Amino acid sequence: MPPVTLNTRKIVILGSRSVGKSSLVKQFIDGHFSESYYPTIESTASKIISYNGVEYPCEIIDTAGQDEFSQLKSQHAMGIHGYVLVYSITSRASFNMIQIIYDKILNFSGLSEINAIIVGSKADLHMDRQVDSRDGQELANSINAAWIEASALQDVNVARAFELCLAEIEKKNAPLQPPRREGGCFVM
Ligand SMILES: Nc1nc2c(ncn2[C@@H]2O[C@H](COP(=O)(O)OP(=O)(O)OP(=O)(O)O)[C@@H](O)[C@H]2O)c(=O)[nH]1
Repeated sequence: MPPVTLNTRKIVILGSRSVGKSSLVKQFIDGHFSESYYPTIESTASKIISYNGVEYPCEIIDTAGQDEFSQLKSQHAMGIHGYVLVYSITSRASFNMIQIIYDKILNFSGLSEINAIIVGSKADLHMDRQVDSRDGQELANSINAAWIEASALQDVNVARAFELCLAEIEKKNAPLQPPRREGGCFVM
């Protein structure tokens, strides 16, 4: 049987400046971490991610840091399958930006909900923590998103964050149970 070709899943990573978005992508794609900070303009990487035993080609779009005044680009709001929304556990301001970014995506796309995971990054810096895990979890529940804390430095939960994002996409994409058949007709 010929292999099934799956459409590429587009994942965008958004968050405030310097929260560690590029570091998460770099660790996930190259298995590498750098202490240096180079502000991102935009870059795209590709990687196969598995969900339920199926391998999905994914395009991961790393973006420039957002603030409350930056405008969301249309290509980050339209035709996107899933979002990785990143704050740093050491920055309350970056956590507050998640709701702002989420609202911007809904406003721009016209959707009422998106497939997303909220990631509390720099989890190794627990001495400088400004955001409780409970707050992260509650925010995620309120927008029906997944949530995880991760460290690009220690490579903790980095792959898991992207896998959970794909899981959010595929869970919501999953076809409903096939319609029940009754007397030669399908009940829809
Ligand atoms: N301790 C620690 N530092 C991290 C971690 N992730 C990133 N950093 C550091 O945080 C700084 C910013 O990381 P970036 O990955 O460039 O952040 P960014 O969100 O892509 O930044 P912008 O491109 O400005 O949006 C760098 O100095 C990284 O080394 C982490 O998990 N732990």
